[in-house]
Amino acid sequence: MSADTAASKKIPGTKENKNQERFVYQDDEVIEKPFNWGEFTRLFAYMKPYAKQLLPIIIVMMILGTITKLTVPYLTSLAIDKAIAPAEGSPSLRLLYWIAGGILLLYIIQWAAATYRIKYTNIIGQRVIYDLRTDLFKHIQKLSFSFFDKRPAGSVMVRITNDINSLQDLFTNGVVNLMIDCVQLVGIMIILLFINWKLGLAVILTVPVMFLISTKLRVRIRRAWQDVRMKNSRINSHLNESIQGIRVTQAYTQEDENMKFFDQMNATSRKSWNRASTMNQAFGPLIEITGGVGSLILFWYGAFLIQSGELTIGLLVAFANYVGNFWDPINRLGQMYNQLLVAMASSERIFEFMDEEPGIADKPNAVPIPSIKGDIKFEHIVFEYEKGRQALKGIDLDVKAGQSIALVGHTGSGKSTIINLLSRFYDVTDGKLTIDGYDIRDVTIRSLRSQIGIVLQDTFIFSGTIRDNIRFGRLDATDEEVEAAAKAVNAHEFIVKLPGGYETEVEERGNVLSMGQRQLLSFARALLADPRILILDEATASIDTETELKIQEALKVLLKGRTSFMVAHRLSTIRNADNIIVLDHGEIKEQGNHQQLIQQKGIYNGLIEAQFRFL
Ligand SMILES: Nc1ncnc2c1ncn2[C@@H]1O[C@H](COP(=O)(O)OP(=O)(O)OP(=O)(O)O)[C@@H](O)[C@H]1O
Repeated sequence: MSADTAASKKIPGTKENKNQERFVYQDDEVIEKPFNWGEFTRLFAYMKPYAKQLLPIIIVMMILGTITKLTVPYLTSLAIDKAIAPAEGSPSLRLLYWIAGGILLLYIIQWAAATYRIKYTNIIGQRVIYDLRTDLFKHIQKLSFSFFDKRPAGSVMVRITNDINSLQDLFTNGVVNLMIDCVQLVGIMIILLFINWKLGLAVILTVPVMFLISTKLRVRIRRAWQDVRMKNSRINSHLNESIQGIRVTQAYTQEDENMKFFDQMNATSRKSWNRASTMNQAFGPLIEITGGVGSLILFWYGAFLIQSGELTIGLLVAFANYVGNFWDPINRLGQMYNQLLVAMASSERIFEFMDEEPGIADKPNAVPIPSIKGDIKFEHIVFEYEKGRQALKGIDLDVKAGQSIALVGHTGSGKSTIINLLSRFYDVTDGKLTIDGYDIRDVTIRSLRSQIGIVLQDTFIFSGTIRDNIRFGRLDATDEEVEAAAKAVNAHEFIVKLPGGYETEVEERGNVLSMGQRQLLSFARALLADPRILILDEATASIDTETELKIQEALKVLLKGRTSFMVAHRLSTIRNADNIIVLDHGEIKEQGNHQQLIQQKGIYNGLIEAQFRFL
């Protein structure tokens, strides 16, 4: 059977289907939700700190702008009825000049008011966006590992970038335009009724029809935009994953498969956008048609009123002008409503993250742990990442200050889990973990983590200089201290050979550095922090003997005088450990030093023999 037929029939287990499964993303949001007033007020509360200071100026400018705008048609009617074609007497050019001058002045005032209004609304808008972005980022930084376990990095990024940006327009233009439009609408209605209440009423009666149309459409439009956002979020997640995994994709020549999947997502996003946009487009013309009907009523009934002597031509022109200014705000209010719906969809997603409680947080009565000595006790610790699946099944371990512990065992046996619990990236499901007698759940996270140094398998290098990356261990370290740390772990030698030495710029994830170099750099970072407890998830990468030796020497320096936990893969590292813990399916099966365990001829001996077999 050809691949095509297999794919089209969707036979489980085919290459095509396997790939599809690889890219299944969780739906990132709930589409159907009622308009949430609570969230709406919460969003607008962000304006509060600036509203008191800036809103009065904006409102004054807005009222000034509206008054001047609404006075122009009235002056025009005066020009027609009093200066150009007066009912009694002869036309007055002088009066016409005065009126024209007045209109010019009004336009200048209107322009000045608009300039200041826009300036101040921009200030409010930008500050609100700044605060929202800061709050969200601050909160996301606090969230625990379990939160990130469940979400693709792309979808987290989308909320900080796209969702916040989509609120930008609402705060910079939307809110104030909404106020202006409302004021203008009410103002025009009053003027229309004042000029001629019968004609005014006839025109105003079309307004409910317009709102009816907009309410009918609004639910569908809202859903359509939410759908667009969801599809975009999926694309971003996939994009993020694809870029991060580009090397693997290319190595396995999966570009075409990946492209096919991306294409599908892209097409769905395009369709979804088209649907939403078509609905949006339909909104404007519908309003215009209703507006047209309104104008018909105006001229038909207006002409009738002129004939019966109840209205002058000038006032009908003014009326037509006002009515022209009437549909605009209604139309904009419709658009504004859409903008609001999009913004609400974004704010729903933003607040969903902000309301996410950090799984790991300080207890209300948490105390800072005093300077750590390094005695660590695991008391019958059970841990589940997911309910019902025990990754650790009752670990008891007593570690004395200064001891070095090597964790060994098959893949998935629970080694990384132990070190994750020690740094309190997760809380134990059952049992107790104490450091110097303190249950780590009772102390502040900051005081705990600041005394624990962690070198993870994925030695993350941030974009910046080599010096910055080492200094990440302790931000107030001097240049000399940074270099001393690098020298102590044998990193200095390769750093000075780099084109810019310590000032060499490394990119995100440190792709310009080799695995061994990255590891030495992270050792220097950990040494600079001078932690009492050191956790090391050793990289399994095979490196040359020279680097291996360098790493061993670096480790000796690093471990000296500290309690250390190492997920160890290299025999040399394991052999020197004070206590080797052999894990199997989340349980400690053997422990002791290298000699003792070899003599036991158990799992450890098997692991070591297996390693030798490969040499
Ligand atoms: N974030 C996670 N969510 C759910 N389950 C997890 C998570 N991390 C690990 N596990 C599961 O917990 C068990 C122990 O994993 P752990 O990472 O501690 O193993 P390990 O001994 O460090 O393996 P390796 O040597 O491959 O790194 C495994 O069954 C694994 O599938």
